[in-house]
Amino acid sequence: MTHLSATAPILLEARGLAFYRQDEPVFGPLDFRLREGEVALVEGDNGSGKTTLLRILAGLLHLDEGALSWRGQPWRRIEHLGDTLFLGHHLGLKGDLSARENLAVAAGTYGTREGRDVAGVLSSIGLAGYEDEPVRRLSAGQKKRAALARLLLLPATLWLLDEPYANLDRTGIELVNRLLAEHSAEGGAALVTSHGAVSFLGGEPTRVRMHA
Ligand SMILES: Nc1ncnc2c1ncn2[C@@H]1O[C@H](COP(=O)(O)OP(=O)(O)OP(=O)(O)O)[C@@H](O)[C@H]1O
Repeated sequence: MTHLSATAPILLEARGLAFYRQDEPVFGPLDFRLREGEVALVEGDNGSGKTTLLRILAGLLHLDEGALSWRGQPWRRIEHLGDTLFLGHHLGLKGDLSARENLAVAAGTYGTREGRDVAGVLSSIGLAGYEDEPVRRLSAGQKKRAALARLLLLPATLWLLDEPYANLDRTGIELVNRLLAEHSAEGGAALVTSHGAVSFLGGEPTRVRMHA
């Protein structure tokens, strides 16, 4: 990442992370560091545990083994609810609510970035004219954009993006890349999975490999 410095402060550090299902290892032990401004690609075969890792970091699954620290302090999920933003295969949108209403609920829970508001974010994400449509009536790509709008609106530092390019057209892909670049420039960080070609950094991304 162009804005990343090797001396940028470490945001998240994982040591010896491991996860099991019915006593069978899913992944681990896994070690990585993520610095302010760093965007990392999480790599691994189908079923290697990429989504599981992001869900653990989002606080949706319990970590079986290992330690996580946030800015050098032990990570306690409850203290970091607003620091991370997870965008998964399920977009976390209520279908009967509009994009505007969905975003307003999220903003009510987590607050907003300075200078950002729901209307402005929806416009810049390409949903002008669709703000008040129930989300279930939006196309797959429009739904994805409605979910991505949370990245613009909410103040989270660490983005956990599971297949953020899926269902997006070329301009949507460029949009994700722009969001990542802006987030990085502001000192934010991201862990990203992608089955497609990734071109988000214009250079070699940091890689977190599920298997050594
Ligand atoms: N809800 C679940 N219940 C039981 N096993 C699960 C569940 N979700 C995932 N798994 C298993 O956990 C393992 C890791 O799954 P995960 O979705 O994290 O992999 P992934 O690397 O993201 O895969 P993909 O590249 O296919 O998206 C797989 O073996 C999968 O079958």
